[in-house]
Amino acid sequence: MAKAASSVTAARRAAAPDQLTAREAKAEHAALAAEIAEHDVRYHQQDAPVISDAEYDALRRRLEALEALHPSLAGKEEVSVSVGAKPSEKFAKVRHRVPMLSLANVFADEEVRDFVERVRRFLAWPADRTLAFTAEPKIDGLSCSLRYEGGRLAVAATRGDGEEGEDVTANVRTIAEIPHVLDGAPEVLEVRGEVYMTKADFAAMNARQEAEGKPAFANPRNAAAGSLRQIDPRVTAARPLRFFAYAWGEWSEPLAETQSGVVRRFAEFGLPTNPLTRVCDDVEAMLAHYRAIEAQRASLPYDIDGVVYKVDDLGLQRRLGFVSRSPRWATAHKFPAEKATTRLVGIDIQVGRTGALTPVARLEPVTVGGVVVTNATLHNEDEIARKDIRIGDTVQVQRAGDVIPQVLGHVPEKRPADAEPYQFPHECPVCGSHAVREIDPKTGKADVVRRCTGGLVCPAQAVERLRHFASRNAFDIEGLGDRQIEAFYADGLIRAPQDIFTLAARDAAQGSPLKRREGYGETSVRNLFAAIEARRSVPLNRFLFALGIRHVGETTAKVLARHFGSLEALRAAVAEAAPPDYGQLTHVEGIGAVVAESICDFFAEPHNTQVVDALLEQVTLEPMEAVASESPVAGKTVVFTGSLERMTREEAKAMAERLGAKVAGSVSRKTHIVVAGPGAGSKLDAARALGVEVMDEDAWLKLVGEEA
Ligand SMILES: NC(=O)c1ccc[n+]([C@@H]2O[C@H](COP(=O)([O-])OP(=O)(O)OC[C@H]3O[C@@H](n4cnc5c(N)ncnc54)[C@H](O)[C@@H]3O)[C@@H](O)[C@H]2O)c1
Ligand SMILES: [Zn+2]
Repeated sequence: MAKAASSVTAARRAAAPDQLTAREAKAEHAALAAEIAEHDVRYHQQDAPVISDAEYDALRRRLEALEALHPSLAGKEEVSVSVGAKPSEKFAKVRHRVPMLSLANVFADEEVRDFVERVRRFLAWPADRTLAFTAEPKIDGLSCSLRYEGGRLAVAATRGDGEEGEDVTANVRTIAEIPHVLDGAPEVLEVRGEVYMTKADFAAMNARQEAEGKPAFANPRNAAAGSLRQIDPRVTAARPLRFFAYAWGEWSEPLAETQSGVVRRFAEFGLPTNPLTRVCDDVEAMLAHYRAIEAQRASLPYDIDGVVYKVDDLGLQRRLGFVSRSPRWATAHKFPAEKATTRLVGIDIQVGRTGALTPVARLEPVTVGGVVVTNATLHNEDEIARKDIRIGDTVQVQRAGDVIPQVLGHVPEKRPADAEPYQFPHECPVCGSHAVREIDPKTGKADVVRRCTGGLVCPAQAVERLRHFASRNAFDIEGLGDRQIEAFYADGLIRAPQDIFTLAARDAAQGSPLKRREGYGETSVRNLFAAIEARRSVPLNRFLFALGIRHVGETTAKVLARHFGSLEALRAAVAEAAPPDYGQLTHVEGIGAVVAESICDFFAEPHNTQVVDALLEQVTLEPMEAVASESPVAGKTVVFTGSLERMTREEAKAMAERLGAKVAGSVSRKTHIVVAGPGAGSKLDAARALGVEVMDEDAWLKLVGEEA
């Protein structure tokens, strides 16, 4: 098992920024800047981030905190002032005449109040005067600038590093939602907004990618970015991209005097604009709208990662201006992250009441969507293998609504050198019994679930199994219901089925404490003991059913009891059974490879055979229960001879047995019926000589009521 790798990064960031010496701060600042630059390239250029946005934002905040404490560091590294990443060499470059900026971001309501306060202070805005802000969803796509000249789409560019972007004009022309002509637009108009993909289109596209054996995209944002940034516009054309207009660059004349007014003009031009945009008169209205949008987030057809607030008045926006990479008049109020990365410190195997082994990830605590997560599901054995998740890995965790957090995958770059592939246990961690995966004989595929075979002794399954054991169609012990079993199990009085039969003796040996138990009395205890005594003798079929062998229900238990007649005979058949045909076991009518395999698994587990043997010391097995008396052949001995045409010999035998008849190989005085087909020879003669009733196959089927 892989050892826990110490997290250098976490240790380094453990110290508060103000605890660092100037030298330490400088070193960390440089290291942070390099790390951020790397993530910028992965995210913006390669559309393949390796950490969550929340983690990225944390790195940025740390960098900003260091710069605030040590002003000499500000502007030292490119990342503190630049936006995004340099345009890729694959594309022609477009220089933005008005830079495309980023947005400052905040998470807490308090920070939103601070932002509004800062803006008001900057403008020396009177306390009693309304200052309007727009509030709108922050679309999780990539920003794009559309330059219209003379009302025609001339150039489209990505943001790039904010100064220079990539020329994606041909690609943008394939986006149906983007008009090629704007009627009545000024001579020059740069419309800016977000290119995105809906969740549904993303899912459908990923399904197609997978069907074609191509890599899937991690999320709609990456899919949109990857689709827009294609060398071949025909590829872009095949991708379902959309657009929301919310900002602008250069324009030859202003469209309006307010943010909201410009967006209205965009809509009039036929540009898609977001319907959730509101003008808010104070911070309470902004926060209320934030919450309203957050509440709709899951049901919106596209991904959003927050709400953007902007000063509505364009004259005030101009006065406020910019700080390095973002406008002073706007901020993004981000939703708590729903995905995060953390370290997988271990994998716990939980055993369910039916014996299913479920892997659970134990995580270094991480906040996901505002909730601290320490456990997440890993689904099953195959999923762990498919994602190659190893203990010690840094993993991506996702929490969606109320569902259990799940591990999405690992970060290859962060794998400790000594991490080894995870070996899913083949033994039950609770009881040590074998845990197996059933093979579906039709498909040859293993069941996704591995199950503990120690049903009778496995504490994880015990209560469920004991209930089954005592239930009506099994041992049928009156007075030993679900509640009693749970209580006796909890007190250690009944842990395994055989304990039921020693309960009275143990109670007596200890001076009969049971009748003084809460809810019990002399009479109920006496009745319980009597009910248990009455079951010291039990029909084989009930016994087999009570064992709770997987796939062995009441009917199968009867079939087995009838066919084998005794537990010894069944165990002998099991001892000789081997895949793929499981010998004699599958010769029994109604028993296929799946049932045969689980019977074999059951008896192969020593824990189970111990229980069976212990039980046999307590109870006596009776033959199969009497069959339905209405069967006309019940108790009769039948001989089949000649060739049968409507069924195989095996089938005929099983059918007769199922109806309570005994099938013999030769005719004697004890024979009641001889069923003779064509070619019947000496047996038919013998039957005639002895005066035994003889009938053909059709008559037999009619007699047993199987006639079609
Ligand atoms: N995971 C990573 O490795 C990684 C790396 C780099 C950046 N990022 C993420 O990318 C983002 C930072 O990049 P950023 O500088 O583009 O900042 P940003 O995405 O936080 O904010 C600016 C962007 O928001 C977009 N936007 C969407 N809706 C908008 C609206 N209604 N009004 C205005 N703008 C809107 C615009 O494209 C704009 O460029 C963060 O979310 C960060 O976590 C992640
Ligand atoms: Zn077990």
